[in-house]
Amino acid sequence: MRHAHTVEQVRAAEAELMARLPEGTLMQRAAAGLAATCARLLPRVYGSRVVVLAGSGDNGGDALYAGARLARRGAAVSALLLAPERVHTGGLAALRAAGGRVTTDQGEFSRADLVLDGIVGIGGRGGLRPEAQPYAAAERRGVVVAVDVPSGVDPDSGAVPGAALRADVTVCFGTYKPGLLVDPGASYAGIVQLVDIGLALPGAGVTALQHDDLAGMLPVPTVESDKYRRGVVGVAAGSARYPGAALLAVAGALRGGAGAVRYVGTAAEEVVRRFPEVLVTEGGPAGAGRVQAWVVGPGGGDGAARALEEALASPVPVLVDADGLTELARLGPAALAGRTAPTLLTPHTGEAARLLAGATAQAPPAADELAAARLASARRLAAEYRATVLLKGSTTVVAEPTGEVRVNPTGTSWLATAGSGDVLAGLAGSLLAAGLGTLDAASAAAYLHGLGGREAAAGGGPVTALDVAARLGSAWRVVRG
Ligand SMILES: NC(=O)C1=CN([C@@H]2O[C@H](COP(=O)(O)OP(=O)(O)OC[C@H]3O[C@@H](n4cnc5c(N)ncnc54)[C@H](OP(=O)(O)O)[C@@H]3O)[C@@H](O)[C@H]2O)[C@@H](O)CC1
Ligand SMILES: Nc1ncnc2c1ncn2[C@@H]1O[C@H](COP(=O)(O)OP(=O)(O)O)[C@@H](O)[C@H]1O
Ligand SMILES: [K+]
Repeated sequence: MRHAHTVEQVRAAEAELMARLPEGTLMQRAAAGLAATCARLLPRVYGSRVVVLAGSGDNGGDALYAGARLARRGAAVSALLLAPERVHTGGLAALRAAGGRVTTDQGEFSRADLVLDGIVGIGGRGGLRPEAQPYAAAERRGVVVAVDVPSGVDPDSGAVPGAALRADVTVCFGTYKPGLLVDPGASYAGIVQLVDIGLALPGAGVTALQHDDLAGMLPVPTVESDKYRRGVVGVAAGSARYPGAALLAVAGALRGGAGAVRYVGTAAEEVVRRFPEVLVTEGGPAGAGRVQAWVVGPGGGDGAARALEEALASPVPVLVDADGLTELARLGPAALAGRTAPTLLTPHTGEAARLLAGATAQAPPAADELAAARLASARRLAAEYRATVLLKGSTTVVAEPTGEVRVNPTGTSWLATAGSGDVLAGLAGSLLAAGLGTLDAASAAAYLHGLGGREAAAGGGPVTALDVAARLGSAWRVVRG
């Protein structure tokens, strides 16, 4: 599990630790880790051209001290100072003492084998300032290593309010920052490496699962298992207009670990023809047999309102997607007030905007504003509806009403293909039926779906939603090692 902490949490832990250590210890720990990573990235340190972009704060100090360490190993290190009169004096003195120099030739940025971005770190606000902006657009031949955070990325939210410096590698200190895990910020961070500097941190509000976490979370049948004990997932999806959504949601549900899939709706005939292993009933959830979780809404069309009402009236977990969400937005959060079992909402940003409009008297933010502030949007929705919310898109995030968030580290933009959300809904619903809680089911489903998408798109080709579904079994095997 990767844990990410806010700037406020990092500052508090830093103050507590600094009070017990000689001055400068943390910066030296940070610089040592940073220089070690840079040395690994260079074919050889001796003779390499390294440029340090140094801003006015401690982020610049880290970069200058790391530059000094590389200079001592024979690199030709020069520093471009963004605010010469406020540069970190200790860092600059160390660089000079090691044989490094200050330059004003911005062309050195483009010619460097390695650039250290120490313009601004967790003290940064707003995008890059004018004096730093040319570097965001400049050509580069070497690798760019961001110090703690790519400059211009908001560390807490991942928002990129103006220009930002795109890194190949980010070396962060003490903990991950949410902005390194959430797009658009994550797309500027490249590969993220953590350097332990000894901070004692509180519980993280934002986490990201890794393979090992999934391996411990996914339901695996035992000798005592039978199909009912493994869980039955009910899928109320598809309509005369959108029969395909039923097939895609069922395709996902069949790969989610439940022992059986029960389909209800107008596409029963198509479903059973394609997937003979599925139990089918026409009608709605109320008339179907027992299930341990419902998926309601994909391609539901006019039937979505009734399916939603009947599913919400049941005492089992319910996942609401697509047309079910449109209907829920019309009803507002009151529709979930009487529920005794958890509810999981899986909107894309357009549906999230509709849900917010249904929850508050204020005008909702536009879908692109929601996407730019994904963490805050998902948390707000979860709080308004008192439900777990999986907000889809580039960096899918799962938020609980408590504010706890899981960020999904897998996925590919090739997943932006019609119907892939239906597969995700079926998969997550199946994990719910198998007994996972809403947070685990949603984040595990997003993880597997993202891996399946990547595998289907391997080599960089287009994928269909059914291709993604077909790769889910292999995604299970990958995470279970
Ligand atoms: N936490 C830890 O445990 C440890 C932290 N460490 C390191 O310290 C870093 C934090 O250092 P920090 O607090 O000095 O802030 P930092 O990021 O250098 O920026 C503040 C300066 O930038 C300026 N500025 C602001 N916005 C800007 C912008 N958009 N564009 C340009 N400039 C901008 C602002 O100036 P002003 O707004 O006054 O003009 C101010 O002078 C942290 O990221 C890590 O690298 C490690 O050494 C080890 C332990
Ligand atoms: N730019 C992107 N990068 C990564 N994943 C994306 C991107 N855009 C969409 N996705 C993923 O693709 C899927 C699309 O789901 P959705 O919008 O519900 O489509 P549909 O309704 O056609 O099934 C979601 O899993 C979403 O997270
Ligand atoms: K930086």
